[in-house]
Amino acid sequence: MFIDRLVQQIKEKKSNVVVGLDPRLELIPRFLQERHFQQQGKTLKAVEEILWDFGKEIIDQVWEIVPAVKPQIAFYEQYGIEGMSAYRRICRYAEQKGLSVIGDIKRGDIGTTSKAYSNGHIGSTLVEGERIEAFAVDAVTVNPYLGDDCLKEFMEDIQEANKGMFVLVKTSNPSSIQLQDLETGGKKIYEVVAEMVAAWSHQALGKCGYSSVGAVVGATYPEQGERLRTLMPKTYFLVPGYGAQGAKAEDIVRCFNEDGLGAIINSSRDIIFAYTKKDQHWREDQYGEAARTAALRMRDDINSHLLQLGKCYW
Ligand SMILES: O=C(O)c1cc(=O)[nH]c(=O)n1[C@@H]1O[C@H](COP(=O)(O)O)[C@@H](O)[C@H]1O
Repeated sequence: MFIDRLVQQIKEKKSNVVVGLDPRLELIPRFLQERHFQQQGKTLKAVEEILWDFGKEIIDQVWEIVPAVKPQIAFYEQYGIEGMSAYRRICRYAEQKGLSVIGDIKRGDIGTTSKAYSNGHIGSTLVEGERIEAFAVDAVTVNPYLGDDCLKEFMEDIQEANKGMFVLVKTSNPSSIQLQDLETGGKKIYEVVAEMVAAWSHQALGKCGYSSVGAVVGATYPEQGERLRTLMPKTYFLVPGYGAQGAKAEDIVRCFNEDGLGAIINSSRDIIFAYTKKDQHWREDQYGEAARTAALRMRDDINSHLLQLGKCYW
């Protein structure tokens, strides 16, 4: 199952870090941009090659030290078909390197439409009697706002194709309180969603004891993270917000269980664009090395905080 593969990678690499692949053209080293713009003009095809070169180098630098990557589809989709082609190439390359690939697509719709999302992103699509994989990453992020029938459509591919999903429960952004923290029947909305996710989680339990149905829990709300940990004990958390959004290791350790497992922590900008940090004096052509160093620092930071709490798995 997806979750067993992920937990095995976490244990082997002794790392709970997910590298978020969120490329921003303006932050990609100039020499790399110029190489492709000179060859192919100011075209989306040139952008595809820039996104590919950049992402491949990041993956080459981090695949041995992290269990997973999380490409955020919007950063590719904004460049149209060529951007989506770069997304697919990056996802496939990461998979070849043995990484778990979490497609951050944040989809969710009425049942039939959700099924199409699931087919395209974690399952396969029927073409003239044959099933063809379009993106087929290991797991995706799902928006639960439309309710149970939306999640149900992803379950088939989770159970039959051994894939996974992370359902948005409490997001890291400042406005997440606006709707997610509203009270209904004595509970916050995010608690209601957590109960729904916990129920689905029980239908996709792996040998490791955790489920291939996970939850997105923002690192920027540590108290809520702790509460959610108790509401969804078997659910793996995907925790964004460390680094650029201000959350620290002491915040995210609350999302882990006593066994030292239960959460993977994402950082995007702070890792892939670490070379731009003024105090670190990297050259532009060292952007990959800078990303590796940042991912190692993050791994060690999290592990030492877990160790202090006696929560470190290894
Ligand atoms: O689903 C997500 O990954 C996600 C959920 C959430 O609540 N907050 C959040 O920041 N994210 C994503 O996590 C990444 C965070 O990026 P950085 O802030 O650069 O580390 C982005 O790709 C966001 O889209």
